[in-house]
Amino acid sequence: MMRWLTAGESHGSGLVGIIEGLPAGIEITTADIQEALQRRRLGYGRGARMKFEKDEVTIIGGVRHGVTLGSPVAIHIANTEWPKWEKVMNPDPVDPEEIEGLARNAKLTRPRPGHADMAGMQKFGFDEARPLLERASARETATRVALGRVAQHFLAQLGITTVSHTVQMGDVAVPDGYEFPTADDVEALDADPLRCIDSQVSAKMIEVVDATKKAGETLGGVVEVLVHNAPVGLGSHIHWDRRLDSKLAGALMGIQAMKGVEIGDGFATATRVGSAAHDEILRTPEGSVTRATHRAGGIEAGISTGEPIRVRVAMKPIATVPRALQTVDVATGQATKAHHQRSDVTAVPASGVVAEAMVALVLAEEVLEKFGGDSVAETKRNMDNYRATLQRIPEPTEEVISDDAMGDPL
Ligand SMILES: Cc1cc2nc3c(=O)[nH]c(=O)nc-3n(C[C@H](O)[C@H](O)[C@H](O)COP(=O)(O)O)c2cc1C
Ligand SMILES: C=C(O[C@@H]1CC(C(=O)O)=C[C@@H](OP(=O)(O)O)[C@H]1O)C(=O)O
Repeated sequence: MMRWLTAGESHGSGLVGIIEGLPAGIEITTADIQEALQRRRLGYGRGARMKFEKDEVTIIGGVRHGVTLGSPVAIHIANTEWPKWEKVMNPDPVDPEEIEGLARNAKLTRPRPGHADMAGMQKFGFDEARPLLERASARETATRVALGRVAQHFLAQLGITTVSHTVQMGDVAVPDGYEFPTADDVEALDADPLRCIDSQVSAKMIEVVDATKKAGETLGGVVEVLVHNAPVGLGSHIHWDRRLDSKLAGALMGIQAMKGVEIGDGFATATRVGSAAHDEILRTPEGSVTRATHRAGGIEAGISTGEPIRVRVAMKPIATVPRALQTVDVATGQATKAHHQRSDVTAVPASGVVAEAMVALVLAEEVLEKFGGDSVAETKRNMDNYRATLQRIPEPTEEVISDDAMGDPL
């Protein structure tokens, strides 16, 4: 069993992630994780904080000389903004006089629609939003990306790769029919401000982000994650909570601001007739199975089919809208505008990197569930052996089989 946890507040001293149950032998360094975090900070439309704050990574345990030991991997990411927040967010009691009058200590009593402020205050019994937004903040996704990078390296050592890209920003979308990006496209995608495979669409997306910012508005969009070379047989139909699609949907919906998940063609398949919705099965000359199309997103009955796994997740617009929304001041009861200091206009490109990490974490867990292994070499041996012994489709026979043979039993 593989499991992982994160802790830490947005303006706390730092974030911590622990992943347990990964095998020994995964190649990973501090620089690798730093690089993964850098990818998450990029993307057109992010706010001021991304420019001045740095992610300072320390691997606390589980790795020696660039290789995992099989023990829990613990990663600390320091918030370099901490000195500014040290008093306001101190875990220990502070002298109230020390923080009195500090703007960042002001009580946030004007909850933002769309963030954790209102429901959180009511649920946890706080009289202002600070204690809620600190943990609801997507700053926490830095930890997921750090842990996800370890999972990605594990998968990559098994030949399984993940890639993400932006397919929609507001109402600007990449037209259907594009070639699925692969690991070879990651560098080019990361170099694009929108993480979009189509430079013309990317330019249009930039225009829409600029116009949105000018209007004091915020924007959502859709990102897609692809997994290449995953073996057939991850996940299972036998129970709802073993289905790969269910696990991926849960993991993606677990990212802040995500409001919808599609597996493969998702909602579009609901508008099609059956013959235009499924992926017809073909025999390759080598006797393995392939598909005529990729509509199902590489998953049938909760089981990976061996085709590329493709999932999408839709992000709502950022809740901290500069042209602030209507709310009530919970201290005075008066109708007012929600609090706003700074925020991202959109974080869709960064969310692709987070979604990729979540998918990698789910896939790593599924690989270990199926193939086990205390070392990467053992997992690989088990997986290679399974792949080699997968049922072959025999050479087509000359025998004529009537269609009736496929019908219902009499
Ligand atoms: C990468 C990323 C960056 C985000 N940046 C902001 C932001 O700057 N301001 C904001 O109000 N919400 C931002 N959000 C969204 C909030 O974290 C999210 O709306 C909030 O946690 C409420 O959760 P919910 O949207 O899932 O209901 C961001 C989300 C992600 C994934
Ligand atoms: C700090 C990060 O994202 C933050 C996520 C976030 C939110 O409400 O989710 C709000 C913003 O923080 P602040 O309110 O301090 O400006 C973002 O900058 C990050 O991704 O590292």
